[in-house]
Formats: sequence, C-alpha cells, structure tokens
Amino acid sequence: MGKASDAVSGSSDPDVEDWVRSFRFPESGSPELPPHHPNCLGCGPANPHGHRLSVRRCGDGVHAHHRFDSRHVGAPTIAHGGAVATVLDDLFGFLLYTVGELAVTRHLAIDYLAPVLLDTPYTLRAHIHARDGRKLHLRATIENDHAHVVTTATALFLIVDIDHFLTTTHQPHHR
Ligand SMILES: CCCCCCCCCCCC(=O)SCCNC(=O)CCNC(=O)[C@H](O)C(C)(C)COP(=O)(O)OP(=O)(O)OC[C@H]1O[C@@H](n2cnc3c(N)ncnc32)[C@H](O)[C@@H]1OP(=O)(O)O
Repeated sequence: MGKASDAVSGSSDPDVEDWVRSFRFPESGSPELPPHHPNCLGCGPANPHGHRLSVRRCGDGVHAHHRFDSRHVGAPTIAHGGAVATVLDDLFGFLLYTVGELAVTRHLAIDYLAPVLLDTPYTLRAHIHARDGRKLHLRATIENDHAHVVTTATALFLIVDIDHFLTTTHQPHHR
C-alpha cells in the first residue's frame, strides 16, 4: 500500500494524527476498498449511526450494494434525502482510492428521480467523469433491482494534501 502520510506536519490532535499516519492507499489490483476510517458516517464499521457502506472497485469506478433502514427514514417507508446524500458523498469518497490522491467534496448535486425505499436493495455506482488538474468531476447512480435509476448525482471533489486533515484552522472560503 502507498503511504499518504510521508509529509505529515504537526497536529494538535493525536487521534487525527494517528489516523492520518495509518492511512494507506490499497493496492491497485485489490477489489475491496477500506473504509475511510472506523467511525466514518458513510462506511465506518464502528459507527453505530453509520451506513457501513462496503465498496469495491468496478472497472475504473466503484460500486456498492446498499439497503437503507429505519434509522434513515424521511417520509414513512422512504429514505431521508440527506441520508441518500450521505451515502453518495461517501461513495464518491471511495474514488480517491482509484486516483491514489486525497480529495474532498467541494460541490455535490443530487437528482432524486424516484423514492429510495427502506429495506430495499440498491446498487450504487460512481466514476470519474473528468479530471482537470485538482478538480475531479464525478458521477454516480443509484439503481433498484429492476435496473431503474432512482437517483443520480454529480460532484466536484478537490484534491488536497495531507495537511488538509491536520489543519484545525480552516477559514471559510468566499467566492
Ligand atoms: C488521511 C486522508 C483520508 C481521506 C478521507 C476522505 C474521506 C472522504 C469522505 C467523503 C467526502 C466528504 O465528505 S469530504 C468532507 C466535506 N467537504 C469538505 O469538508 C471540504 C470543505 N471545503 C474545503 O476545505 C475547501 O473549499 C476545498 C479544499 C474543497 C477547496 O478549497 P480551495 O483549494 O481553496 O479551492 P477553491 O478555490 O474553493 O476551488 C478550487 C477550484 O474549483 C472551482 N470550483 C469551486 N466550486 C465549483 C463548482 N461548484 N463548480 C465548478 N468549479 C468550482 C473553483 O473555481 C477553483 O477553480 P480554479 O480557480 O482553481 O480553476
């Protein structure tokens, strides 16, 4: 595995620094992709409120099978749109393993084409549509068992260096 933390600068939070130091990119041939960290809301196995998303490489992109459950209810029987956004954002976050660079969400847009139902199997896919320097333009879909696409998403992720995760003094960005 490649190390993401060769140039770690000082951090005041030892837990964050430990996580950053232990972060590794998986081998390029490895289909299984590791969670971003144990408590990640999207994929962390130790987060009792999380989705525990399990994501694999698929060609140049990534895919996952997922069921939303009663913790994610919006309208009765339907997944909350924010829960769907969480999962898609996290799915996009797995594409960083395919580029071998650290990246974070700058912009996320979702089209909710049909309700995402609770306790129902879905297939999620994401890929890099285009790369322009630091900018990764990403696309994703959620599809039901009848191959109907119920949600589409696009995102702009920005490649960052390791210091992004160690800096506790980020300033708001004004466009
Ligand atoms: C150990 C590791 C584990 C890694 C673990 C990773 C976990 C992933 C988890 C899932 C993903 C997440 O939830 S990530 C968490 C949520 N996201 C965040 O917290 C990020 C918060 N935002 C930021 O920190 C910052 O805004 C950054 C770093 C994203 C970008 O800041 P910046 O470097 O100053 O860049 P900025 O000027 O804003 O924009 C860069 C370029 O993008 C363009 N741009 C900006 N918005 C748009 C837009 N909507 N459409 C088109 N283009 C846009 C700008 O014009 C500019 O173009 P040009 O002038 O350069 O041409």
